[in-house]
Amino acid sequence: MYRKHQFDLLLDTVVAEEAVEPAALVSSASPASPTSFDLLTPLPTLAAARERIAAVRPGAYARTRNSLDGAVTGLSPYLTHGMVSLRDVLAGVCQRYPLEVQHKFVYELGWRAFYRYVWSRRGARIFDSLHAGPLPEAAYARELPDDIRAGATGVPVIDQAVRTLYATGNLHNHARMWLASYVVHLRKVHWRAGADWMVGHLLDGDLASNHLSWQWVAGTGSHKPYLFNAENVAKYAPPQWHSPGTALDVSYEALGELALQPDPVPAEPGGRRLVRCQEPALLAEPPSSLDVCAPDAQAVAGRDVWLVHPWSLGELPATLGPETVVVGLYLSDFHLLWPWDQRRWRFVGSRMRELTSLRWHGDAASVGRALKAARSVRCQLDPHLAPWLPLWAQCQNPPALFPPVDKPCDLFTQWWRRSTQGLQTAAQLLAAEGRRDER
Ligand SMILES: Cc1cc2nc3c(=O)[nH]c(=O)nc-3n(C[C@H](O)[C@H](O)[C@H](O)COP(=O)(O)OP(=O)(O)OC[C@H]3O[C@@H](n4cnc5c(N)ncnc54)[C@H](O)[C@@H]3O)c2cc1C
Repeated sequence: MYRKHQFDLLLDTVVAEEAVEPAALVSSASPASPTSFDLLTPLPTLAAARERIAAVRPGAYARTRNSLDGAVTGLSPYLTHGMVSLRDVLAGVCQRYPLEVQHKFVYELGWRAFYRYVWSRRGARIFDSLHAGPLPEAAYARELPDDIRAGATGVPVIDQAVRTLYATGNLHNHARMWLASYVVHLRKVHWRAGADWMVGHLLDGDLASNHLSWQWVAGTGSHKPYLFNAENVAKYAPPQWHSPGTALDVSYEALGELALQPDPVPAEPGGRRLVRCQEPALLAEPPSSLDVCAPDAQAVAGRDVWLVHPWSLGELPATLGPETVVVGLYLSDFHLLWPWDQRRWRFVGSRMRELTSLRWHGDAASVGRALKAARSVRCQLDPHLAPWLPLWAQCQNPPALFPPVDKPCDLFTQWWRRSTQGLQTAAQLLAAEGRRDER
């Protein structure tokens, strides 16, 4: 059951029917200590990431992770930006807890690796439905309705989720599932419209985990659509989220029928009276405070270069020579397609500054021209920049946790069986030979 915790401070403020800037909500809700495990304002430092690893309690995680106040780790922004790897996380946890490989915590880490596996196999096809869902594609609208965007549907669980997303850049997994399910199955909006909207607002926005999770909820990447009702919300969320008397206050049988009928549920009459919240702007360019310049051949001419990008913000390799120039890169070709909100630019920018002496923002052509002047260029690979990085740099794969699975697995359960075959403990997984990159 739900226990009162820091989210309540935020949510008590959110339900007040006043136009409030989301950012103000965060600061008023955040505890003073910068080292507390505040899911609302993760600090962009390796120390903060390590503190979170040290705070993981796998037993409590397994028991409570579905609850909005459950013992989840808050590690996803650090994992997404390569500040720590799945291997670092599990190794850190295993120092204190000898886990079975089938432990819920290891299993959940597996979901991230699985989605990366699907991305590596399917490439850009993950942005289209992997297979048919409950209704033909044409039954779903391509635009997210205005009342959902404004957190003013009149369905408390949805409005709280949207407002929390805007105010914090974070959303508990269960809340992401509720929001996605409502958008797709009740309002009949195509999963792709929802996924594209949500990913820009998340601090941990990851194209594989996000878009494939939306497909999982939609039923285009899983056996069946994910549905939930008001009773489920009452079990796992604080009172402000409870949604009695709304379209969700029905049986699972009725929800199953709703998912199969093409008409969207009508907007809640109460929604029209709600004050709409402001969606944070998404920016395709780094804010000027991040101190970037255009790619510059002179700065790297004849030098060895290590490129740092937003998905490789971990420690620099110990093997870099003292003469190596460390260049930060924001690639406009990517960000024009996938803009971020201010909070994410600040999070990434702060760590990028710590690692680099020089930061470029430019398009692929200008980056390529400038890097031609370098003696050598190396970097860590990440699928978000996979179309570009190998054109300029010798790319290294980040450390993987799960062993490679070469056979096609459409379902997580198949992939999980194959990647943990013959293993009993998480320590054996960490020691497994023949690893390859799972990203
Ligand atoms: C609609 C939707 C969109 C999502 N978008 C993203 C996204 O953009 N980026 C992202 O990292 N995750 C995404 N997820 C997965 C999941 O919600 C987040 O990874 C999780 O909420 C992050 O919080 P945490 O670090 O406290 O997770 P914990 O529960 O503490 O889990 C630890 C780590 O395991 C991994 N993990 C756990 N559950 C999942 C899961 N269901 N799928 C994938 N990995 C998982 C994550 O790397 C997470 O950081 C999405 C899920 C849904 C339903």
